This record gives sequence, structure tokens and C-alpha cells, in this order.
Amino acid sequence: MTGVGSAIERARRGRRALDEEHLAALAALADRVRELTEAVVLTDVEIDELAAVGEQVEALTGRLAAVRRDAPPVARYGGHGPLRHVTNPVTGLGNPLAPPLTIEFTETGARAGFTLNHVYEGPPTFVHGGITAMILDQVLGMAAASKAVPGVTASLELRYRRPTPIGVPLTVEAEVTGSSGRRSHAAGRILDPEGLVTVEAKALFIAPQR
Ligand SMILES: CCCCCCCCCCCC(=O)SCCNC(=O)CCNC(=O)[C@H](O)C(C)(C)COP(=O)(O)OP(=O)(O)OC[C@H]1O[C@@H](n2cnc3c(N)ncnc32)[C@H](O)[C@@H]1OP(=O)(O)O
Repeated sequence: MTGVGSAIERARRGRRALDEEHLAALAALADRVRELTEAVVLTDVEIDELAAVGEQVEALTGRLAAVRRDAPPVARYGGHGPLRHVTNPVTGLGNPLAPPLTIEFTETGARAGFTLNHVYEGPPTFVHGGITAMILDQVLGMAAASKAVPGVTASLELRYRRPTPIGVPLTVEAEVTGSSGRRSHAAGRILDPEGLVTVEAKALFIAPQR
């Protein structure tokens, strides 16, 4: 076992799997931190209050860091299925950076409904283009993994057709458009509440050498 694929698999297997109760508690904490992050972005309290809250947050960080892993945990689907990455920055219930998206697998690929708040803002009132790119990378990758060959992103091509609005229900959808050998091709898009495409994506995923 020498390739990138083996290294990913070894890292996944070497990580501690959380049971469902522990995962639920981590997810609840991540939710509270998401609320905290949005509160930081939108707060209008006085300077002294900012400093006082900062001290409290520093103390809380110290409590969590008191017992620390070398790498994020994993969990098993339903407590006993295959290992899943629970701190992924798009779908991870245990990662406060993740919106998080709940992906449904469709006949041809994958989709998710989601809403992004001001934490993800780029141009005023619109979502940052790097955030929509990250979401499309993940959802196209999951479509490829479920319908063709699981792989890492070799290329991701984006077309930003209109701004993606903050604070309204969005949809991301992706489908596999072809596969051969270690390669899977996928296409997808983000749609606004009127069904208009805001960002289109095409990607190539390559299964790493084992
Ligand atoms: C695993 C769990 C997933 C689980 C999936 C879950 C969803 C995850 C979604 C998120 C995915 C990410 O963000 S992944 C993170 C971002 N991506 C990365 O870090 C990938 C970094 N790049 C690499 O590791 C490598 O370059 C690879 C694995 C992509 C390819 O390297 P390699 O394995 O040595 O492959 P190589 O022999 O060079 O190329 C194989 C074939 O593909 C072609 N090829 C290679 N790169 C490209 C390219 N950019 N565009 C076109 N074609 C290319 C080559 O010409 C060749 O064609 P031929 O000669 O055979 O005709």
C-alpha cells in the first residue's frame, strides 16, 4: 500500500469512530458554534462587550482543547454502516464551518436543499464564490462516488451565471455524465428559489492510485 488512495484509506481506518450518542452531542455543539459565528458576524454590541465575550469564548476553547485528538473523528452510518467523515466542511454535522448540507442520492446523482447566512457572504447580500465552488465540488464528488468511481477532484470548472443570494432556500444538484477506468465526470448546478441557475459546474474525479 503506497499510493494516495491507500494513504486516505489508512487515515480513515486509523480514526476513532464516534457512537451515535457522541455524534449527536458533537453535532449539537457544532450547531451552537454556527449560531455563535453568525452572531459574531452580525453583532452590534459595544467594544467592551466584544472583549468580554472574547474572554469567555477563549475559556470555552480551552475546555474543549483540554482533551484533544490528533485528527478529526469518523462515525458509522446508523452506528454500524460504512465509515463516514463527520467533520467534512460541506456535509459534516460535527464541523461548525459546514452549513451543513444533507445530501440525498437520486437516480442519476445527488442533490441537497440548503440556505446560507451572512457567514458565507462574499459580495454584499450574495454568497462568496469560493463557498459555492466548495459545495459544488463536494456534491459532484458524492454523485460520482455513488454512481461511478469514488475519486479526488482533478478538475473543477465553474460558470457563475448570476449572484447566489444569502438567506433564501437554494438547491444544489449533480449528475454523473460519464466514467472510464479511474475517471468519473459529473455536472451540476446551484438553483435559486425561482429555479434559476446561479452557478454551473463540471468536474473530473480520479480514483487515486492504491
Ligand atoms: C477517494 C475517496 C473519495 C470520496 C469522494 C467523496 C466526495 C469528495 C468530494 C470532494 C473532493 C475533493 O475536494 S478532493 C481534494 C482536491 N483534489 C486533490 O487534492 C487531488 C490532487 N491531485 C491528485 O492527487 C492527483 O493529481 C490525481 C489523483 C487527481 C491524479 O494523479 P494520478 O493518480 O497520478 O493520475 P495520473 O496517472 O497522472 O492520471 C490518470 C489519468 O487522468 C488524467 N488526468 C489527471 N489529472 C487530470 C486533470 N486535471 N484533467 C484531465 N485529466 C487528468 C491523466 O492524463 C491520466 O489519463 P490517461 O493517461 O489514463 O488517459
